[in-house]
Order: sequence, then C-alpha cells, then structure tokens
Amino acid sequence: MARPYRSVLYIPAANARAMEKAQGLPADAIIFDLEDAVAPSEKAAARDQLGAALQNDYGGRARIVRINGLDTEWGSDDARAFATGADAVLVPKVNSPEDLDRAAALVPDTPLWAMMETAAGMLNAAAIAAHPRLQGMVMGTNDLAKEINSRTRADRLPMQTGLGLCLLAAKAHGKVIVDGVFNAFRDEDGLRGECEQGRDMGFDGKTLIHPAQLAIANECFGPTEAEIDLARRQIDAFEAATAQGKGVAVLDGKIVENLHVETAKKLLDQARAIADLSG
Ligand SMILES: CC(C)(COP(=O)(O)OP(=O)(O)OC[C@H]1O[C@@H](n2cnc3c(N)ncnc32)[C@H](O)[C@@H]1OP(=O)(O)O)[C@@H](O)C(=O)NCCC(=O)NCCSC(=O)C[C@H](O)C(=O)O
Ligand SMILES: [Mg+2]
Repeated sequence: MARPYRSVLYIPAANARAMEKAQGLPADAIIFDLEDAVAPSEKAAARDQLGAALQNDYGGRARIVRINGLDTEWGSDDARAFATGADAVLVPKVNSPEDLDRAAALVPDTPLWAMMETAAGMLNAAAIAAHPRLQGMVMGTNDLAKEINSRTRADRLPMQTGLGLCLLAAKAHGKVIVDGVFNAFRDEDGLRGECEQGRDMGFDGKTLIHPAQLAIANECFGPTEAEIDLARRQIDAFEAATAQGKGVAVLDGKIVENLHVETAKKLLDQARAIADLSG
C-alpha cells in the first residue's frame, strides 16, 4: 500500500461547498461522487463542476471519481471526462471483470477501482480482484443490503459473507480494499464499533459520508503507538536472534518469526505514509 486509505470520504460532485471544504479535511482519500449522491437533473452540471474542482489542490489526498454506471446515459461521458485528471476512476456495481474491461477501454491510463455491491459481484470477487487494471475495491453495503434484502444489524452478520469474500479476493491479488459506509453519521459509538470490526477483519479503511466521521476512522485504521512500539521491538528482537544464528526470537513471552517481522515492517511503512500525508 503506497499510501494510506484509513478514511475515504464521499462528496457529492454537485456540492461545491463540500468539495472546497475537503481541501482542508484530514481524509486520506476522497470519492467525488457522480452516481447515487447526484440527482439525474444535476448530473451534467456536476460533471462540469467536478472537472473544475479537480484543478484545485487536494494535497496528498487520493482523488477518486465515482462515475455513473456504463449502462446509464451518463456513464460513458463521465468515464471519458475523467480518463485523466483524477487518481482513480471508481466503477459502480461491478458484477464481473467484463464490467471493468468496458471501463478500461474508456479510461486507458488511470487506475480503476470497483464498487463491490451486488450479489453477482460477491460471487465473482476473485475474478474482479484479479483484473490487471484494478487498484482498489470499495464495499457498497447499502446496495448489497438492498439486493439481498438483508436487515441492518449492529454486528453486520448478514454482510459477513460478502465482506469476507471481497476481502479475501483483494488480499489474494494485492489490491486495496475499504469497508462500506456507516449511515448514521452522528452516531459516534456505532461508527467506532463498525470501524473496529472492519479493522479487525483486515480492511485498509472505511468509506465515510460526513467530515464528523473522519477522526474515528483515522484512529481505528491507523497504527497505535503501542503497535508501533511493538513492531520496532519485534524487528530488533528478531535481528538480535538471527545474529546469534537463531531462526526465532521470543518477545514478551511470545515467539517472533520472520512472518511477524514482515507484518511489523508493513505497519511501520503505514505509519510513515500517514506521517508523510499529515505533513
Ligand atoms: C449526509 C449529508 C447530506 C449531511 O449534510 P449536511 O446536513 O449539510 O451536514 P452538516 O450541516 O453537518 O455539514 C457540516 C459541514 O460539513 C460539510 N460537509 C457535509 N458533508 C460533507 C462531505 N461529505 N464532504 C465534505 N464536506 C461535507 C458541509 O458542507 C458543512 O460545511 P460548512 O458549510 O463549512 O459548515 C452530507 O454529509 C452528504 O451529502 N454526505 C455525502 C453523501 C454521499 O456522498 N452519498 C453517496 C455515497 S454513499 C453510497 O453511495 C454508498 C454505496 O454506494 C453503497 O451502496 O453502500
Ligand atoms: Mg451503492
């Protein structure tokens, strides 16, 4: 992961004030949305407005544009408009790798991301993740819940199969994957619970709908001081053990093997990337 994706904030591309405000918000990435958050009557104007907004300075924040589906009247024009000028183009409701082929033909040079939010998408997650143009996946838990007719539960039990399939697919192919949104944007405890669950599962971060959600996502998906300290000590302990010809170290009563050192180094890389982004 070359850059952090702890907090990925959706902004409706029709909302000029929110796009301006986002230049100073502590989001790791922004999804400028042309799809569900923009009314049909505003689609063309939002596309033009977004083109102008992307000329502004968003610092190190990744700028991802969610286009309309390529089966809609707006999708192809969206894809052509942002084939350059954004860091990635996010394709909604990806059912199969062929959906990414269609987007790739219109967007030849910019990385693609996929919204994972249909039952077919869950079943084809591995093939979608293997697509050579794909850089990242975003869980669309609202659309998935709608399609499978599941109920909202705090433990997200009905989502677990889909979340797990996509997570494994992304990890198997070395792609970024971020969790779905938490709709009740004033409910901090609820958000924290979902962020902790997503982090425990292995997600790189969470998609968000409101600036009030940024701090909790950044905290939950970033390494803690205790984790950074442990990572450094694991690396030191393992180096000391190997210098003595041992293949395994013991730290705080637990074994440290090479695989733990790899995880520790990854965590320190993430901490450095976050520090770089924060300036
Ligand atoms: C949810 C909202 C409609 C709430 O808006 P509002 O009532 O205006 O919020 P506030 O008054 O509290 O706003 C305070 C200030 O923050 C700015 N703001 C609000 N939201 C954002 C944002 N997302 N990014 C940047 N800035 C934002 C306001 O402009 C206020 O600023 P100021 O004027 O300085 O006070 C609104 O938050 C919103 O529209 N959120 C995004 C909704 C969205 O994008 N939805 C689509 C993506 S979710 C999805 O589709 C999931 C997926 O596909 C699935 O299937 O699950
Ligand atoms: Mg959706």
